Amino acid sequence: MKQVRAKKALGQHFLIDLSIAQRIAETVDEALGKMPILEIGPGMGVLTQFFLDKGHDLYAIELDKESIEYLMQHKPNLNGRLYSADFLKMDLDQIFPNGQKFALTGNYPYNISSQIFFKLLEHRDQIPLCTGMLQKEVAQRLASPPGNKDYGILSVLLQAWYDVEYLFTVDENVFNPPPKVKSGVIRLRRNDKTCLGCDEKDFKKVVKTAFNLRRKTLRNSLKGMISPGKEEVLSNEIFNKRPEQLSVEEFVDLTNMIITNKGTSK
Ligand SMILES: C[S@@+](CC[C@H](N)C(=O)[O-])C[C@H]1O[C@@H](n2cnc3c(N)ncnc32)[C@H](O)[C@@H]1O
Repeated sequence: MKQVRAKKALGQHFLIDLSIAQRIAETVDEALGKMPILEIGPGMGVLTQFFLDKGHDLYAIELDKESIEYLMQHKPNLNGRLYSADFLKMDLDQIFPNGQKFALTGNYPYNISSQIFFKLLEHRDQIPLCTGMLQKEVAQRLASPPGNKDYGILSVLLQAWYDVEYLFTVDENVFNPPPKVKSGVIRLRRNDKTCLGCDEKDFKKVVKTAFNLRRKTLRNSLKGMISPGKEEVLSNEIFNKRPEQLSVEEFVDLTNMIITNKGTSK
């Protein structure tokens, strides 16, 4: 069968450098134990082959029908474990029922990478390890510490539950067709947090509101969210800051301060 024709709308840039594919495949090895792996977007299976060669318990979800046909023909070991579906819409319980844990990986379709990471957050107690490649700037943003211009909504939300590492950069010329941007490989390990220390919905609302007005001080961006009767908290120094200056713990404190006025992250 001929090669799959790359479709821009599906973010298809196929890896052609086997040494890079091997390095990405190795990012999931550590501490995996017997945990199965779910690969998003196997395409023509260049990463997939490394996982299969290592004897990993591998599952894959691919949206492109042409890639599915290719994989069925060329990667028969995936039979029964290859899902022709949209990762964003797929009910992951169908593959991993009863909260079974798995690792997530892939050379992700860059056009939906933020949505993939929001879905990861929804399933965080089932996914202790997530690795993969995405647009370099996005990868840097997810791993960015506070105080950096890249630090944003997804950095805070992911770092609340995961330790995020930027591993290495990948050049455009190792793909066919080459993307217009460089790529970055990251690894996220679930931390041991079971409880955030504040209401999760309120936390997300505070983080999103603050970053949506990131040029303003927190006093200006968040004043509309202060619970009635709690307005005096606005004199706290933290409200002189801008959102990119706050650590996850400070966002937790801030949420407690303005919504419940507790001011501590227990
Ligand atoms: C950047 S390509 C990577 C392909 C292959 N893993 C490689 O490294 O050569 C992204 C892959 O994700 C697939 N894809 C795009 N959107 C998807 C979605 N919503 N769910 C599952 N797969 C998707 C594309 O069809 C494509 O095969």
